[in-house]
Amino acid sequence: MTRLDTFKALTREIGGIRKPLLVLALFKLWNLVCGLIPLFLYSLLVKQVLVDKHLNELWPVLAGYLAVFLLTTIGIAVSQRFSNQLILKYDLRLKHKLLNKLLRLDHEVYSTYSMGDVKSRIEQDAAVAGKFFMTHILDYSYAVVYAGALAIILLCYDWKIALLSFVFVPVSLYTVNFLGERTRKAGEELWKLQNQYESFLHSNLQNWKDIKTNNLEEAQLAELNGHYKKIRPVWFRNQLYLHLGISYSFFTKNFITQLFIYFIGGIFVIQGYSQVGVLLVFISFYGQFFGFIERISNSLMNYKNDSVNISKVIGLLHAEADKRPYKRISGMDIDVQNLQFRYEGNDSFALEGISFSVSRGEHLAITGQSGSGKSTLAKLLTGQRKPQGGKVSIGGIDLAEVNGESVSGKVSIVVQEPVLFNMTIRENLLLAKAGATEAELIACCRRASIYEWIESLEHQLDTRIGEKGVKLSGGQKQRLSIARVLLQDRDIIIFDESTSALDHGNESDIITELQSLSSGKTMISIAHRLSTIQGCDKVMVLQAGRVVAYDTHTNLFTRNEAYDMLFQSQYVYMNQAN
Ligand SMILES: Nc1ncnc2c1ncn2[C@@H]1O[C@H](COP(=O)(O)OP(=O)(O)OP(=O)(O)O)[C@@H](O)[C@H]1O
Repeated sequence: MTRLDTFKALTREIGGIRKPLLVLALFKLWNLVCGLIPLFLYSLLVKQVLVDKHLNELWPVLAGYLAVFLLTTIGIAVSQRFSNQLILKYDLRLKHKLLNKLLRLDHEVYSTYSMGDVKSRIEQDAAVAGKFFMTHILDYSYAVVYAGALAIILLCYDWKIALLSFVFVPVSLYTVNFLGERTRKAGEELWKLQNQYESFLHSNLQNWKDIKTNNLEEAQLAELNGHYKKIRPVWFRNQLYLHLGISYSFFTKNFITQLFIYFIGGIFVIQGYSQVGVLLVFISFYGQFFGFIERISNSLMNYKNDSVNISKVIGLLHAEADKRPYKRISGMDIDVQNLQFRYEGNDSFALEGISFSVSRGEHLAITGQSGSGKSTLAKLLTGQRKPQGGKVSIGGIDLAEVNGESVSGKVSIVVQEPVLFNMTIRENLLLAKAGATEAELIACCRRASIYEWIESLEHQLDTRIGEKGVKLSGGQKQRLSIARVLLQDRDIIIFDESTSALDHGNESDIITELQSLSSGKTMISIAHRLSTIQGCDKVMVLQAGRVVAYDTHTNLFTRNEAYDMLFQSQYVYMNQAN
């Protein structure tokens, strides 16, 4: 992507940057003018004072230097403050935009990203893209304009030496561009490897406890070494090309061009085509000129390297959003017709020919052996996945035709391992309903059989629960997430193994509470436990992605052999317990 394309893409996505950039460009122009004046003062100093010995011109020259110094300092200080403010504002805006985009992505698009990929785009890549406007637009343009102004001055001073010395400019830029392309290619490879490493690190930190309990420390360290072994040579290659390019432009500036000027300039002076004073001033101007050519070269190198990260940010900003319309779903009946679903890359269907319906006030239980497709069905019912065949409708609206927010506004799901945040119990609950009153919070906690425990805590609802609710037991997490869903009060609630970690007593309290709810709602419980299922209106049994039984619990229990087998051991246990 060229600089201009990148500029257009970033400004299109994050507005309001063009005007402040223009102000900063004016400051740069100020600095440019302040930077050119000393060159004329220097030329006066050499020609008038040193060569022609007009000592009385020394004082105006010194006063001029002082004034330029003051003006430059003011210009730099003000523009620095302004640019720092702008960088911070832009950086935050970019991150906000990226996170907003990520959170609103379609489930299926999001599942194509790895954790390391997503993390890099929001952190490292966004930081690189954040400095794009300052370094790759303003600083670069400043160097180009300054170098152009100096080239004109050099031509005016001595066009013969100037034209000869300009030969080095395209040679230098071509070589740097060549090395820059190699830096970019190595950078692309490095980015992929670093993301794999980031994903590894993320899952390592997330599963810290399991790694220790299962004595996997050595295996994890070996994997870390594996990542380093892959990253190291690519990183060296990337840095080698980058620094080769930077060193090359430094070498060209400081040795080849200067020696050339001394050599050619010396010959010109000896032959009488030029004078010593003119040559001295020319060399000083030329030093500055090639200093800016060096800055342009370095910028070319760095842009090639940074373009890897910037393109990833732009890629995410342009990622396909869920373009389906938002529709308010008013009905509460679920209707599933001949559903077919296969995960990408899998040969067999996870769900095949599934048809059923659940009306308002009904509570359907879905059961079946592990891997039979229960959670996959829950994903389709909540619009997280789209079927390859058939359809899921709620209130007569096909979920494939509306966006994710239409469905999440209608359906809540409680999962086996709920997502809780490192905040207080109250704050976790308020995520479901921002303005909920104290009485509402307490009522929902009571219905989820967790209020008694909350009351026993020193800070009660204001107790912090640790990262991912680490200070809670599995059952407490499940009850808290049920309380949150009850507070959210959606019309349709799906419980996916959401009471699996509870003891019999707590589970039956919650189930009684849920049964009392079901008259005004549509509910689906996915469960292995007979105790969860037997109070539901109907039970659907899945086997290898197909419905093998669909009836009331009593009918199935007396007439269906497969169903009987599935629960025989639990039934014996429950009878004993009773
Ligand atoms: N993200 C995925 N990618 C590919 N295959 C998947 C994915 N998730 C599940 N599957 C496969 O789909 C099938 C159904 O899985 P699903 O999680 O729906 O089963 P389940 O009945 O909920 O199992 P369990 O009771 O163990 O939770 C399984 O064969 C599983 O391997």
